[in-house]
Amino acid sequence: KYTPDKGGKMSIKDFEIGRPLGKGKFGSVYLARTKTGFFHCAVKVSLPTGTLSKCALMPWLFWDKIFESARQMNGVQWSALAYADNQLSTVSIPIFQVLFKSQLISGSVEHQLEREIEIQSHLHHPNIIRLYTYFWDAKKIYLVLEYAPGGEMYKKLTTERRFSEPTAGKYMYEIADALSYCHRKNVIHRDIKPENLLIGTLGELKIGDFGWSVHAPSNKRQTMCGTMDYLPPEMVQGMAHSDAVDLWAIGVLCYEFLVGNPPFEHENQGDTYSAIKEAKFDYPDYIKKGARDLIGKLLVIDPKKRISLEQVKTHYWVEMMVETRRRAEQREAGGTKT
Ligand SMILES: CC(=O)NC[C@@H]1CCN(c2c(Cl)cnc3[nH]c(-c4cn(C)nc4C)nc23)C1
Repeated sequence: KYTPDKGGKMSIKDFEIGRPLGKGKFGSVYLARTKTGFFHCAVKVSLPTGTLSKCALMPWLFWDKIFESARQMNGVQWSALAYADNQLSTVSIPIFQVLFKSQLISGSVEHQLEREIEIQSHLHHPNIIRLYTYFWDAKKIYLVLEYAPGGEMYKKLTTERRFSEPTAGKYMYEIADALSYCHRKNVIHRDIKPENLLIGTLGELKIGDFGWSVHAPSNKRQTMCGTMDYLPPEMVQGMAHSDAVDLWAIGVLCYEFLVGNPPFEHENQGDTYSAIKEAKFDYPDYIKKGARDLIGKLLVIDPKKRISLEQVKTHYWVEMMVETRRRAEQREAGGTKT
């Protein structure tokens, strides 16, 4: 827990609330910025390629420490912004998820929130949105989260209809890396879908919402709200499930990234249900061999027969697409970046 030098508890009064960014699992999410010097979060990194990088929320660090760590990062120019309010606004900084305690009184949501805070606050990975801290007042609970300037993945997918193979392949590498980090900490996410993913400063995927994660193994029957599309056979049949549910989900995610809609989507839930149970789906003609091979090894009914996250990261199609993306980004950076 964080105690500012004035010895009080951090509170909403330490922040200025900016525009609403959307709805989180339990409440609304706002862009925010600190009012005073408590949070040294106004460090803007302008990388040689001129891309803005995210601002890290560094609680009560002193400027020289920030500069010191900056200087150690070779090849990166750091332009630390002074604290004058007028400058803070140019820096993307932490945001909140505001929760009303009244909404939490019903036990289950409260436990879910406690679990989310407990889990997400201990996960430190570049493809997972950081939960920096939280505090509460008489009526509300506030989560201070990392801000992802790239916005929400489902909006990008809706706008672009579907992603290119290099984009989808790179996202698959990133989410497999993030989930293998979670699984090593015995956390299964259980709700991987575009709506729960965000995009960081450098276009990287970030898992945004741990409202449904649990410590494995779990046979908690959760009242499902929202789409069934991402649920694996073992969950739709209410069986005990393991971290392999996240493997199935990234198979569905890869398909949706490349096609624009999930593989088991049907008019009525009954058809979706049986298609999932039988892992019955087909590919549009334009989906190539490499992608079919990866998806086919994840959308497997028997959870034990799905390939592992490490095998996803080293899959020949993923490796090929990550390399293609890297070369394209290098060409872009090399040329005159507009
Ligand atoms: C994945 C998830 O939890 N989504 C629901 C919440 C809505 C905004 N949330 C954000 C969270 Cl939790 C973190 N960073 C964000 N950045 C944005 C955003 C940026 N632009 C340009 N547009 C938006 C929107 N939103 C967030 C999370």
